[in-house]
Amino acid sequence: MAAAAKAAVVLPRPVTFVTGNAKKLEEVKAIIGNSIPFKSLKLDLPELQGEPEDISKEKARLAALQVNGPVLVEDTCLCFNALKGLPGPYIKWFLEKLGHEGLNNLLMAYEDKSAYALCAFSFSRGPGAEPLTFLGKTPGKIVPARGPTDFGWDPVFQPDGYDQTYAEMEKEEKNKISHRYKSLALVKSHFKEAGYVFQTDDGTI
Ligand SMILES: O=c1nc[nH]c2c1ncn2[C@H]1C[C@H](O)[C@@H](COP(=O)(O)OP(=O)(O)OP(=O)(O)O)O1
Ligand SMILES: [Mg+2]
Repeated sequence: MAAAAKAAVVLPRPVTFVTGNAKKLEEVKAIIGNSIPFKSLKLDLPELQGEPEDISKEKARLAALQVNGPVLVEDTCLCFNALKGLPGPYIKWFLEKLGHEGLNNLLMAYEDKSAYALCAFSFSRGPGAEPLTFLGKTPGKIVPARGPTDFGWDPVFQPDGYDQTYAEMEKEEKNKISHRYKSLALVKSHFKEAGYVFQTDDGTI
């Protein structure tokens, strides 16, 4: 007997990806392609302190209130194993204050230069809905900066199995192995599984 078809979950608005970071948006567009139709909103949301998953969920709660509809957000961490996962979610401020060289210097006293990039996407169906979180992790090591400096800490992160830093890699190559790619793969399967249908702003599906 054929399994009963899963009912579609109709959401009254399109999904909006909320971020203040244009480079993230570029990658998300390239990775999602047309598998999930989405809009974007440039907004730098305030961020809670704490565990990556909780920071991401709280961002989704705030974003859903702002947008008054379904939202996707993500929080990205760069975690140094010698420092027990720090800077982690605070990488933005560490990078801003210390630069690429300073990030390397943080590990000067340690032999272990291993690190991992972690992306936590959260999806909320709308204001008041409990967000779902999807984690993607790519292991690597911290190296002296190499490659273009147009996206964050890309020049100092060399993923395991590669001779190039994220910054030196072709975009398509990074987008095949990145923390963001892995997290979005889980988002995509969740959307497929849940059978969400998003109404457009004019009410059509
Ligand atoms: O793939 C990446 N490769 C290199 N650097 C990256 C990447 N992804 C995020 N980054 C940087 C941006 C920010 O300095 C920090 C994450 O902080 P995070 O709060 O998630 O990003 P954000 O504040 O720039 O944008 P948003 O408005 O989405 O929170 O790491
Ligand atoms: Mg942020």
